[in-house]
Amino acid sequence: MNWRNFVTDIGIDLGTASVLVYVKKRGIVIREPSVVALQKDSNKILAVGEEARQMIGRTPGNIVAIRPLKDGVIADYDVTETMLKYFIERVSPKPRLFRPQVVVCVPSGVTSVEKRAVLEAAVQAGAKKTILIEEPMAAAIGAGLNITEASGNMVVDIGGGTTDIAIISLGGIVVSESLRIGGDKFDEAIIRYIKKMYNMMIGERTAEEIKIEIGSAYPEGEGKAMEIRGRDLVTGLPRTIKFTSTDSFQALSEPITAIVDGIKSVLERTPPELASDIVDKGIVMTGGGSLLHGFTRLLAEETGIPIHLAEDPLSCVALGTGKILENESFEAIKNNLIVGSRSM
Ligand SMILES: Nc1ncnc2c1ncn2[C@@H]1O[C@H](COP(=O)(O)OP(=O)(O)OP(=O)(O)O)[C@@H](O)[C@H]1O
Repeated sequence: MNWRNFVTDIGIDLGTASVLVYVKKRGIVIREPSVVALQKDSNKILAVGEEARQMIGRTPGNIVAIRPLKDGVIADYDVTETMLKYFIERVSPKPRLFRPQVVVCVPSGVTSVEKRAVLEAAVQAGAKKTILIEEPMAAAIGAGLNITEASGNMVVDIGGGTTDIAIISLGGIVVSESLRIGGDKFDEAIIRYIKKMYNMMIGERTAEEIKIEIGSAYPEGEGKAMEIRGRDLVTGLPRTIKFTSTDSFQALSEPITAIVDGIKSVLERTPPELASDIVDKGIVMTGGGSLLHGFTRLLAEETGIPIHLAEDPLSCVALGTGKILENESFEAIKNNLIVGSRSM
């Protein structure tokens, strides 16, 4: 058998909330939460991905469930490396022997130190050559935008940790902004609101469930409601309350307003010719946060520009890395990529 059959080129959306792995010629093969569960004293890995996520907030004293990325960047380098290694090994069983080429995404605002940390983690995890691509560029490619033409495209990628906003033309980012606000901040805002208004403490996972089930970025006429359970801060006992989408709209208003302001600020800095293209073509939204109910409607009203939700917002970044691996978009954007290899 040809040894080349063992070499697997991989695209990774190394997200704050989830990791998606794209394998050349096979498509997206892994979609798991970015969580690692470790034994505290020995640092032994107990679980990665969904199994580890189930443990968040439920671990006994000697086990910790860690989300190694925060606000879109590496917060715990060693755990990120371990997680990358785990995912690379799952799709490329012998990465140290048949070193894969890996394309990884980073938010557009990350510093060179943060970029180096991602490059180094991928190399340590077994990659032969690592290519970094900025997240909004990958999201735009994955959403099917023709970024190579001399015309403005605007993409807003709302992930778990960051919101990346970019105007792209001729294969390059013309104006961009990366806000450290995303789905995680929405969850935190819900936790804070319930604490303040209901004197009740809820966990991260409950907050995320509320956001997905009844969260709203737009004031609702007839709201949805759900029963939620938490711990009463006065009595210390478990308690159930009814929470409505109107509550959630109020809870979420601060992070949502910050994202809307970020989008307006990018539009204000956009050269007029490109701005006119965007008025015609609209803004494309990607990332899990863009699925928040009412977000596209709110943005359309606030900006006066048509808003299009990508076909599969949660997969766009990974699909973009895939298109680069398949060489479809590589030539057009190669000057915007950062390449690292084992010799660095
Ligand atoms: N239907 C939904 N409504 C609202 N939010 C959602 C929905 N589905 C997923 N999310 C949120 O989307 C976020 C994850 O999105 P995504 O997977 O695009 O982020 P990521 O790539 O992991 O993060 P980042 O790009 O910031 O590193 C989470 O906060 C999740 O709660």
